[in-house]
Amino acid sequence: MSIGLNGVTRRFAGKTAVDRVTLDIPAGTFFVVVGPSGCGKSTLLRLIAGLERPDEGTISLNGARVAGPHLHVPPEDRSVGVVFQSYALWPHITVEGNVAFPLETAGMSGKAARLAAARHLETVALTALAARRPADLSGGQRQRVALARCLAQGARTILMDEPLANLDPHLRATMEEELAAFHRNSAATTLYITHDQHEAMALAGRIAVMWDGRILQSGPPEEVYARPATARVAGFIGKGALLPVEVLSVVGGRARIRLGGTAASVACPDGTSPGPAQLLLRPEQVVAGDDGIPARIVSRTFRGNHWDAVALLDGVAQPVPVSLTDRPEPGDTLRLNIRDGWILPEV
Ligand SMILES: Nc1ncnc2c1ncn2[C@@H]1O[C@H](COP(=O)(O)OP(=O)(O)OP(=O)(O)O)[C@@H](O)[C@H]1O
Repeated sequence: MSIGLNGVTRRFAGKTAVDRVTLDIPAGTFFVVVGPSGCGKSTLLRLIAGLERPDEGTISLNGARVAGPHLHVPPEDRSVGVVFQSYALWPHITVEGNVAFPLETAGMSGKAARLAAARHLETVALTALAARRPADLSGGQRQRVALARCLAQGARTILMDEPLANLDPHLRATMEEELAAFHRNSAATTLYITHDQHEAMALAGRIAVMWDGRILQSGPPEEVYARPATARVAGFIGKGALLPVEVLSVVGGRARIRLGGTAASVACPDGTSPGPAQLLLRPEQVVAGDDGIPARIVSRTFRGNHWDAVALLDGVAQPVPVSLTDRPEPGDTLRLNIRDGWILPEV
């Protein structure tokens, strides 16, 4: 089921929580909205679920309008399932009962509801635990029961509000894989909100960066990472340094730039012209070599298969993050080459 938002705004007592948001989420997409605490993510989700009404704008599900001026389709008529941080399971009935119960209350016979519940529990790989009670499950398993219940309720769209926030880091990584597999199996359109950029990149088919009620940029995660539209997006997604540079010339989507005492070739958006600009350098775009810009290591952290280091390049005031394979020591000098980079569209 596709989700369409057009100019959606929601205000609370003078605070604009969601500010003219327009989004087009095709059916079957795993769409992640990422942004800092308080930027309006939960409100956006609640608007789509029907738990809030927009002050302005319209919301459509599968092309049919569900919210707009003088229109509010109630949550239970939207075929939208919501998975919150807290799982909202019934503690006194079994896993199977939790999934079957909504079907029975919707009029299905007990036997048919149990059969359907078994099918959905298989989708989330919980068949073996069907007879347990929620209290005897891990956080991740409870999360999966909540997902199975969404499926049982016929949700073709699933909204998830920071569902992994309460889990320990190891379980989070496992759950990320499971959520991806679940999405492949169910093909339900999924809107997932998180403040965690790593989680967002790991899960998203498409990603939207939200800030202060607005969507700053949306697109495939690779694109948002490699070609951020603004300094704010560049700073929120991934690591990197933003450096003032001089664009010397532009040919075929590449800019020749001067940084410190050397020149380099980097990617740039259409419309880039010679003059002052801002360069985004990701750690993997700066590599150690026999030649290149003289640099000095300021600090480093071991990451298992590489070192995250911070280096000062000759003639460049700002420190630059670098990814190194050999152990660097603070104070070491080396030479660094700029392999690539991205000129920001705005100055
Ligand atoms: N019912 C409400 N009444 C008043 N203000 C609200 C209400 N709901 C949200 N807000 C405000 O709207 C803004 C956005 O809140 P929202 O919960 O959507 O953000 P969020 O990005 O989901 O944050 P978090 O990640 O911390 O949950 C915040 O400033 C919040 O205080």
